[in-house]
Amino acid sequence: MTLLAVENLVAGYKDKTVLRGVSFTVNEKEILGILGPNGSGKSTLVRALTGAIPASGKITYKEVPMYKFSRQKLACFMAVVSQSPPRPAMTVDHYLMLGRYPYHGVWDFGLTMDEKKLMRDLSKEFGIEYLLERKLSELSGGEFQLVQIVRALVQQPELLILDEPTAHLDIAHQVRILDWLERIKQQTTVMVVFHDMNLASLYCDRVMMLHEGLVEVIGEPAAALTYERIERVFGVPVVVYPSPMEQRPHVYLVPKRFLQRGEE
Ligand SMILES: Nc1ncnc2c1ncn2[C@@H]1O[C@H](COP(=O)(O)OP(=O)(O)OP(=O)(O)O)[C@@H](O)[C@H]1O
Repeated sequence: MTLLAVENLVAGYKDKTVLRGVSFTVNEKEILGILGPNGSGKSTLVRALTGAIPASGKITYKEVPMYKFSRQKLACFMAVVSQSPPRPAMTVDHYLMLGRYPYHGVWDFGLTMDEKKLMRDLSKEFGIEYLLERKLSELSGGEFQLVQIVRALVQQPELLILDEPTAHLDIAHQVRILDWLERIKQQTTVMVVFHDMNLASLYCDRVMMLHEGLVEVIGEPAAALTYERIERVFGVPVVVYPSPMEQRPHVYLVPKRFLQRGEE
């Protein structure tokens, strides 16, 4: 079933249109990877979907136009981990508590026992318990990234949108996060921006590649991640082989020294 449907989305900034008519759907219980070169519009898409920048076109959630949801209602079903968000002057545990804010009124912000347990369990699962009393300003890039992901999961959204969630993480944390996303996708549909096509290939049910503000392709990794398409969109030579893991495509870069004269 379609959870989110986007039709002819046009969005950008004051004097620059970035997304030039983007249409796609996100299906329930899938991990949809968003790929594309620098500047192709991936973060702009995340911003447009969350209402952070104005956009034209049609976005519906379970067939209801997005504009009909208040920000608080929206936050009950959608959580976002954006790239380099501000770090408010607060401790990690208070920041995590904000994840429950949409479920409480401004005047009622005591967490229930279940909510406290959820926070504790997720902090333990992602190995950030030792950070709970630290200030956000004192965390490393990777630690802050983990904290943001845990805060989004504390929100218990139906749709989780992550903009390069693994960018600052070592491989152990990358795998831990992505395995977790795979585990929760029955309850939480995931849309995630990747730079690493191989991670996207390994973990995504479908990938969507953006190119110059348009959808180049959307489909299963094996169909979407062909060497011809990657070479055309990214402008670099690559070799794509099925990996031993479920034959998913694995993209190898080809350093210049391997190219024959005339192929450069
Ligand atoms: N706040 C802004 N004001 C003006 N232009 C912007 C702003 N943010 C991004 N852009 C421009 O919009 C275009 C798309 O940027 P966007 O951040 O969406 O790309 P991206 O695909 O996420 O890139 P990257 O892979 O580098 O993160 C770029 O040309 C960028 O310079």
